Parts: sequence; structure tokens; C-alpha cells
Amino acid sequence: MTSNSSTRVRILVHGATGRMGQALMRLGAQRPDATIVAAVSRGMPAQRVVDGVPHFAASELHGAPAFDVAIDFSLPQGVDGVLALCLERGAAFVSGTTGLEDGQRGSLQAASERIPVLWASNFSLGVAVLGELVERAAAVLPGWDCDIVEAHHVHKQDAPSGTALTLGGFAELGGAQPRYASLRAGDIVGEHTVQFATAGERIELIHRATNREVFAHGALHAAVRLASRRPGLYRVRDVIS
Ligand SMILES: NC(=O)C1=CN([C@@H]2O[C@H](COP(=O)(O)OP(=O)(O)OC[C@H]3O[C@@H](n4cnc5c(N)ncnc54)[C@H](OP(=O)(O)O)[C@@H]3O)[C@@H](O)[C@H]2O)C=CC1
Ligand SMILES: O=C(O)C1=N[C@H](C(=O)O)C[C@H](O)C1
Repeated sequence: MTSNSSTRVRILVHGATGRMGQALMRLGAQRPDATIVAAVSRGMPAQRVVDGVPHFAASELHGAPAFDVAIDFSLPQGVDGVLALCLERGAAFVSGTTGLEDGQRGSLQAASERIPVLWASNFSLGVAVLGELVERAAAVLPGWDCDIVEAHHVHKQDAPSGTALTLGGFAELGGAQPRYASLRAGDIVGEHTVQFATAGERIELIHRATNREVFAHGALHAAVRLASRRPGLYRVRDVIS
């Protein structure tokens, strides 16, 4: 690891031209503890250098300068390439890309033996707390129906959302067997409702993200923390504080 507390952490943003990538570029430029040294997208943007940051197409990833940690918010087909680059360079890897194949989850696990790796379906603090509430509710409401309903913008490609599946995992830990429903409409940033229902009553636990900055802040914070960690597989709660 090449960074320490007296230097700025060097970040490569993968998926930089996307909705999340643009939020990361904007917020990353404002951090006193980090510098975005490279931006990568599938194709090339109109300008090769934007606000002082060099941009690279995915096909020229290996030309990227030295970095300490990559933050990836792309699509499943883009993840393998940037993970391989992190392994080559000994850099940490933070990813929020959802819809990964089981084999890709296995690759993250294998990579974590050599570099610090953090993948999370949702980088907001609220969803981290919601997971714990869902597990507790499922545990104390045996036999109640558990339904997870998620709503997102029309451009989202995967369903159910990664967050819905993660919340479903918490419900299962509490003993429930969740069902899933997905809605794609307008520009909804991300909403998740976990409903527990039985005859005559129901409980709804709801998280609404109203902008992407909550995710971008969480990912940047995680990246700065992860850059100085030992190899391993980390969760958001491991780098909160
Ligand atoms: N974990 C979390 O907290 C959150 C996760 N997400 C997830 O992040 C991901 C991105 O979401 P969003 O920003 O809305 O998506 P966008 O479609 O807006 O952006 C995708 C970005 O990835 C790039 N990209 C696509 N394919 C490749 C590839 N093969 N190689 C390299 N780069 C590629 C695109 O480049 P180009 O423009 O050139 O096509 C673009 O820059 C999704 O999986 C989404 O579910 C989203 C929000 C929060
Ligand atoms: O694609 C999105 O936009 C989001 N994806 C994540 C998911 O699949 O859970 C997180 C957030 O809800 C926004």
C-alpha cells in the first residue's frame, strides 16, 4: 500500500461518466484527503482531460497512472477488468456495482486474499441500519409475510435491486422468507420498503434515497479508509467511523 495518513489517497473512478460516477467525480474533487487521479468509462468522453483528471476508455485501462484504490460503479461486464487491474497494481477495490454473477462474487472473495476489497449493494448509512432492523423484525414476527418492494429510475438494468437482495438476506437471517417486487419509473433514485404483514396488521420499514450523494459520500469514505487496510473482504460497517 502506497498511501499513509499524511498523503492524499489516489483514487481511480471506474464508471466515471455514469450517474454515480459523476457524483463521485464532483464530491471526490472536494475532499482534502483524496485525489482522483484517473477516470474510466466504457467509451471515451468528448474531452480526454476533464477538470484536470485524465480519462481512459475501458480498453486502455492499463495506461492508467498509479493509484491506491479504485471505486467502481459500472455494470457487471465492466467489473472483471478493473478488479484485475487492482490485483496487478496491489491497489484496494471498492465496488457498488449490482447484478454481479455468482462467479464474480467468488472473484471478489479470491481477490481479497491479496488486496483489500469492499463490495456493497448500498453505501448509505440508512440502509446499513435498515438491515439490522429487518433482521430484528423478522426474528420477532415468525409466520408473518415478508415482502420487499423496491423502486428505481427507468434506466436501472438489474431487478430486484442489489439492496433488496441484501435486505432479503437480513430477513432470512431473522427466519423470514421474503418475496420481491420491483418498480421502474421516472427518475426515482432508490426506494426500498420491507413489509411484514399478518391478519389485521402490518409493519412497513422504508428507506428513501433522494440523491446519489449519499452513496458517493459513503463510497469515497470507504475508499479512503480501505486504502491503508490489510488485504481482506470488508463491509461498510467495518469502515464507518
Ligand atoms: N452500491 C450503491 O450504493 C449503488 C450502486 N449503484 C449501482 O452502480 C452501478 C452504476 O449505476 P449508474 O451510475 O446509475 O449507471 P450508469 O449507466 O449511469 O453508468 C455506468 C457507467 O459505467 C460505465 N461502463 C459500463 N460498462 C462498462 C464496461 N464494460 N467497462 C467500463 N465501464 C463501463 C459507463 O460508461 P459509458 O458511459 O461509456 O457507457 C458509465 O460510466 C449499477 O450497478 C447500480 O446498480 C448505483 C447507485 C448506488
Ligand atoms: O441503480 C441504482 O440507481 C441503485 N442501485 C443500488 C441497488 O441496486 O440496490 C443502490 C441504490 O438503490 C441505487
